[in-house]
Amino acid sequence: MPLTVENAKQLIDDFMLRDATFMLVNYNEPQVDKIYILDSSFNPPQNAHLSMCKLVPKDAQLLLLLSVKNADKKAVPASFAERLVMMEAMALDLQEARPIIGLCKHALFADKAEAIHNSLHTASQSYLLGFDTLVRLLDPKYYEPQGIEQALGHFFASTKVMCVARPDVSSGLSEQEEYMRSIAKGDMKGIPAQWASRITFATLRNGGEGVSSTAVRKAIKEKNDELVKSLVPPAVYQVLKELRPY
Ligand SMILES: Nc1ncnc2c1ncn2[C@@H]1O[C@H](COP(=O)(O)OP(=O)(O)OP(=O)(O)O)[C@@H](O)[C@H]1O
Ligand SMILES: NC(=O)c1ccc[n+]([C@@H]2O[C@H](COP(=O)(O)O)[C@@H](O)[C@H]2O)c1
Repeated sequence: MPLTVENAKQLIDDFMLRDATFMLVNYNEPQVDKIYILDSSFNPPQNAHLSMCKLVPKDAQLLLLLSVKNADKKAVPASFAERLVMMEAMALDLQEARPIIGLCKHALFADKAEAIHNSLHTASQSYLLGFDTLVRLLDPKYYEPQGIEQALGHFFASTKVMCVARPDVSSGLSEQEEYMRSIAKGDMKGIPAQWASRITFATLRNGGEGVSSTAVRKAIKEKNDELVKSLVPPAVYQVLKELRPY
């Protein structure tokens, strides 16, 4: 049965009261021990998120992870309950990847990976990250005073990253490819070159390039309905029409 905003809110309220930092919210058990995780604020889910999920290999299961605590951003509309309903709508287009949906209270990927491992005991986790987020994963500022090598050593020993190009005004595709090469050459201070073997670099093949949730929120604010429709999966568009969360 699809989630309603009311039961999604109940699930989130229960999760917030619990000590657990990760929880699955839907009824499917994880079916395979290889999961690909798209962690996001889903504010709202948009076409690049959908395309990233379509990169998940056939033998893996997809976990859509709603981050209720962000490393950089404050919570702004929509409510987490509305976002869960929109995530479930996006998952309708991803049935091949047998999607499961979860909530996480950790802001940093290393902590998310540990909490998921402790809960699901999956043998292999891979994170789908846009290029901007890979840069932030590897930004030493998040790991003071411990230092990045120590803070992410276990993460890169046990977890993989599929990085998706996200060319923008400040960095084009060739610069992003160069960044990947510089990790492999050991040219990035504090980043062990062997971490490169845990990171693959991909481009979006199913549309969504250049789309952001910010652009969707802006189009909604400007009442540019045709633009909104072109930026989000059809089932998410329906939920946006029904719930009007922005
Ligand atoms: N157009 C895109 N190309 C590649 N990666 C993307 C794209 N949009 C989002 N991502 C990646 O998806 C993940 C979740 O993204 P996030 O929820 O921050 O979306 P966003 O569109 O950047 O959100 P917002 O605009 O609200 O900041 C991040 O790893 C982000 O880098
Ligand atoms: N160093 C890190 O692990 C790190 C840095 C920045 C963002 N994040 C996480 O990445 C996810 C996506 O972040 P944004 O919504 O800010 O793009 C969030 O869960 C956020 O907390 C992790």
